[in-house]
Amino acid sequence: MARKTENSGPSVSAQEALEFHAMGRPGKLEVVATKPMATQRDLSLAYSPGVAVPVLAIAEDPSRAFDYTTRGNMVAVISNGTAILGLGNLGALASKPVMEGKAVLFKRFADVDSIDLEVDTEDADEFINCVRFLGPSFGGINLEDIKAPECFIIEQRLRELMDIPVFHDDQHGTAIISAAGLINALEITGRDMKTTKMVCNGAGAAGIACIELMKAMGFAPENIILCDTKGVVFQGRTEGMNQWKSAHAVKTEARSLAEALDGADVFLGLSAKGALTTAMVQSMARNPIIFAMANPDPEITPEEVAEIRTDAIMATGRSDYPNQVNNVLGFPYIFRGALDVRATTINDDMKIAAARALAELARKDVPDDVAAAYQGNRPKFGPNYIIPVPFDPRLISAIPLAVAKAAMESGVARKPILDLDRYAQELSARRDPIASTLQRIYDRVRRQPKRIVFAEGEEEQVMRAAVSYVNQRLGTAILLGRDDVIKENAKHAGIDLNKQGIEIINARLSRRNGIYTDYLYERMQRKGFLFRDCQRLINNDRNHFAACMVALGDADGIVTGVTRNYSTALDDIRRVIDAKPGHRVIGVSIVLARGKTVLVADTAVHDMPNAEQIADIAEEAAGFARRMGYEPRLAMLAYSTFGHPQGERSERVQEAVRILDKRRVDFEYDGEMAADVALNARAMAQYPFIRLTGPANVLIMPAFHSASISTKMLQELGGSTVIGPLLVGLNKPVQIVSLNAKDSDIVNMAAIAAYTAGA
Ligand SMILES: NC(=O)C1=CN([C@@H]2O[C@H](COP(=O)(O)OP(=O)(O)OC[C@H]3O[C@@H](n4cnc5c(N)ncnc54)[C@H](OP(=O)(O)O)[C@@H]3O)[C@@H](O)[C@H]2O)C=CC1
Ligand SMILES: CC(=O)C(=O)O
Ligand SMILES: [Mg+2]
Repeated sequence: MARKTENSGPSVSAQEALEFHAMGRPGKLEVVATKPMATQRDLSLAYSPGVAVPVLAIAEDPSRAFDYTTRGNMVAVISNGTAILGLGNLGALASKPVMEGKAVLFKRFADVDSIDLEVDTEDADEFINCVRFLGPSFGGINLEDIKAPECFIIEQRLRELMDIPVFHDDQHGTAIISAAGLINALEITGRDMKTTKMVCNGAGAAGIACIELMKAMGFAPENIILCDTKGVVFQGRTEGMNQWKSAHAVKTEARSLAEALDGADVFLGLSAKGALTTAMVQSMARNPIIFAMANPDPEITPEEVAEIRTDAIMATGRSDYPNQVNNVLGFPYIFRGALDVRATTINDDMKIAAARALAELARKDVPDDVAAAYQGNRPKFGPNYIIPVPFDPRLISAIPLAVAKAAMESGVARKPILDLDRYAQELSARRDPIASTLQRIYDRVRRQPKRIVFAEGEEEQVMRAAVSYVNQRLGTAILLGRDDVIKENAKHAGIDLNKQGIEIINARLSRRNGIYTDYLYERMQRKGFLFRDCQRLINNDRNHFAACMVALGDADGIVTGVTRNYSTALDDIRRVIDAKPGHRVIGVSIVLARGKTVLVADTAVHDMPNAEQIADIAEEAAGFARRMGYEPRLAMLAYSTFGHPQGERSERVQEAVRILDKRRVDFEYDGEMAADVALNARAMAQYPFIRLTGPANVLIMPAFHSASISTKMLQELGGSTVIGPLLVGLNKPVQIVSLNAKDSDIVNMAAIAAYTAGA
């Protein structure tokens, strides 16, 4: 039975949530130019006089706006804040964090550009008048968190007035996802849609839209009973009615939710916390289907249901139980498909296609790379897995494809897609692989939590990282430092360290101090170290102490580097921990740039590697890429490409390629080549003999300086995110962050250390 498990999603504190939103640039969005704006010529093209040319072209043929502006990939998330999540009417401004959140989810999950617009009026006509004129700016309008019944009027009217998709997420997103879950729950319990008896509690935006879609899919109208705060919506009822409720009023003797549920097959909860009682659940039919979707607290908890019945299929709107029915599974992908065919609307056919595609996905066997996206074990279609999770990487190719096809077949696609196989491939390429990679890392660590030593435990950002590590249920965080200093610093910074899972260890007072000193002395006595030197290092140097903890099994991994430069920290660690037998220690940086992810090596250890060492670095980096879930395609980089121009530095790389040839390694590699040839398919096409099957995803640098300079420039100038360098090849998991790293960087590195600590 579905229970909240230790695999449940991360819980966050109020303080963390505020800090997350405040850190760096406040909020969650920024605008990035897609064209260079550097020279006079750029300005002349982007702005006056050049800009006049596309203006005239669009004036002559409006469809050219899709060629020359952002319109075709831009969705507005628009709210007036009258029904923010389950928090109620808190106004337009207060809704902004949610709307920014939806906008970034569009980008994250489906590469749809999106901006939030908060419209400060509760008057439906004013709202409509504001939005109706925004059509030229956007490819679609996602209405969000607008209360019923105004939301029905607003959406209906805007759909009539605008020639782009207008979609109220809380209505249709919710309906599509719950329909998908329901299709599967019916299948598992052997029910037929036409005869299934359903009760929907909640007759607002979500409830009404859900039952409308269910009826469009084949549920018999007379088998669906709608309830609200006044009980059953029956024919003839006058109290608390409106035309949308009346449309679903049925002839029935039942007057209360309890009466309606007697013998019912399905409960759809889109109402409020606690609306469903165990007595009502008890009265339902065999194998009842219970979707308690109120947020943040469901109508009944899975634990409460489990107390009284073992035959129920249970879903909630939350991420911390199995079967999460949440509209994030829908809106990014539905708009992706609609935009890609320039649909004029999102119609019922498209919604049903999305629901069916989602339902089908949950029935398919989960391949290895997908299994990693799931918390807990590989999910198998059944009562606890009726719907995919938001991080399922298959969603991006399955759902938009189904939506685009349905749009074409129902005649609302202005730009049909001719080659659907190719479209499916393009969709997969839109997914942000590193976000999935980090998610996979976090998910696995949550299943196998680890003890990580945070060596610089007195630093504020390290303490924050430790708290976050524990809060995210990644394991135990050990802060090294003086107890009183840590507590004082934490108090000063307002950090609560009184949590299960946070330990403070003072090296000098530790009972293991003598054992670690002996261990270090054993290793260093023939390298010019006296016993007292080792004693001093263990007492005073947290890297040495932390490394001994890990070397002797008292912790699983280390994260350090906030207060000391990289090479010093690495030297400290290397006195205690060796390379894995047969491996070479290298640094790999993960660079995320505009939807592409590339690994770069060696960004930390070898200053000027010889050919043999470059070949070793390539092997080490390829192995790491595989462990991270990528099939490696290595480019051995130089300033030259296949012999031109000639030079000593390039010869070393050519030699490294020959060494890899001799070693008969089992991954794709080629070189020497320049970075543009490695990354740009068109530049690569000039070398038809090249052995890479596509642009490289692992770049092997000829030397440390080029590796370091290029990754840092990418980070500072190119707007790329660079994670690392990650230390690869050590016998124990150690990660060194950069000086003054932020708490979020430290947590990522701690998670990576925990991940590489293995099963
Ligand atoms: N899981 C998901 O993805 C989503 C979940 N939801 C959840 O659905 C719920 C409703 O949202 P939404 O439709 O936008 O809100 P609305 O304000 O539009 O509608 C709320 C409806 O719920 C009814 N209601 C409230 N409390 C009770 C109760 N105790 N018993 C019976 N009926 C009740 C109201 O009745 P009356 O008409 O009599 O006032 C109204 O019909 C919220 O909890 C929300 O979190 C919403 C969208 C997505
Ligand atoms: C999920 C969502 O959109 C809501 O709760 O309003
Ligand atoms: Mg919403």
